[in-house]
Amino acid sequence: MIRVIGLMSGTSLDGVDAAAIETDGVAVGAAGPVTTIPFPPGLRARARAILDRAGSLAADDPDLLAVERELTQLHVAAVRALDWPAELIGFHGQTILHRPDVHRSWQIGDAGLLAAETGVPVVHDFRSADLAAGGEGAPLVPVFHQALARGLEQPLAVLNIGGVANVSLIGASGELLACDVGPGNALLDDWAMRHTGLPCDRDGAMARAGRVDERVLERLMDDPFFDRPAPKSLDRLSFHRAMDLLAGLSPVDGAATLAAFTVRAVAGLRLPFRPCRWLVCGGGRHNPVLMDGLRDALGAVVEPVEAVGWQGDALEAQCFGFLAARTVRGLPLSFPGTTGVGRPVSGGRLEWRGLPAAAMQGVERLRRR
Ligand SMILES: Nc1ncnc2c1ncn2[C@@H]1O[C@H](COP(=O)(O)OP(=O)(O)OP(=O)(O)O)[C@@H](O)[C@H]1O
Ligand SMILES: CC(=O)N[C@H]1[C@@H]2OC[C@@H](O2)[C@@H](O)[C@@H]1O[C@H](C)C(=O)O
Repeated sequence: MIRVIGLMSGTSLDGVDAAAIETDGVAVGAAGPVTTIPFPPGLRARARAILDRAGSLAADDPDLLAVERELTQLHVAAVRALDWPAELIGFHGQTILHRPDVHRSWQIGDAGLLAAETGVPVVHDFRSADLAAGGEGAPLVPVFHQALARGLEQPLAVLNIGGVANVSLIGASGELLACDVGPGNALLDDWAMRHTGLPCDRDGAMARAGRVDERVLERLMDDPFFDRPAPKSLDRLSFHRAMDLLAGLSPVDGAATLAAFTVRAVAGLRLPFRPCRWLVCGGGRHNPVLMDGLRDALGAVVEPVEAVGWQGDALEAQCFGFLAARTVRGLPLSFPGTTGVGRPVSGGRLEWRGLPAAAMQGVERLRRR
């Protein structure tokens, strides 16, 4: 095993998560420290503006390059804050565009700068190889969920409720199926920001005070994404136009309806087998309206991943540490059942230009395995 730091800044644009783990890309060893460096409000707004116009942005757009540099420095700060002797870094970057229909997924972040500033080799660009091979480019986390779930009773579902929600289904005979599910917290966050100026509906307070508008909910669910078979993936802005359907609802009823939308998208999944339990990670597990709604709608055991000793806020960051180790070993990151790619494919690129040979010792050890 080697010591890897994983870095993830998700679609919620709330901060950079950093997590240390020991792994060889197959087994998951001891977890090290974790931290989150919140986006300064100015950066969050500028990153959001970039995301909103990513479809028409040139790669050398000055605003884009400035945001990319600032974001990378935030990742450097996150690595330094862990104060942990990493031998490898897995750097997801910030997704600003995800268009699998045109084989494109764009993560910004300067891996060369991160490697130079930290003195540690960096794996980045995790999604391109899958997209080039015909996959959705997401989700990539299922193989990590499966590695973590070794020894737990299966079949099992691991549901991530981040900005976007995604699920991994781990079968009792080693099957691994996955897809993006629906809106997660992103729409709720936008609604809360619009009506309260706060970044989220903390603890579901608004949603709990409101009533679900069934008519609007039905129209929200009337999106072709839900009829598509898995594997499939989403962009943060995928359901953005759906927000128009909420015009006329009070702030609390809108929040209740959006929370119900997230739940209904999960409950509407057509699953090939019934999981014995649902383990939930991502920020949405802190929202009791979502968790209670899932329990009611699924009629199943729904628990935060802490129930089995996992760290729900660090899981995606740990995942990109794990995937970085797989990249070094040339092991697959994605599979036909997870991204729809035709065959298992590896991915990620290693950046270590300018680093001394000694910095590559951990990577070389892993390669020899
Ligand atoms: N106490 C809470 N009450 C309600 N919502 C919460 C709470 N804590 C976190 N959240 C929600 O979780 C979100 C952050 O989740 P998370 O960090 O998993 O997202 P992400 O990693 O950016 O997303 P993704 O997995 O899509 O990349 C916040 O934007 C907020 O909506
Ligand atoms: C393109 C992109 O960044 N997608 C994210 C996003 O956030 C959740 C969901 O949408 C998932 O598809 C993915 O992240 C996780 C880590 C994944 O690839 O598994």
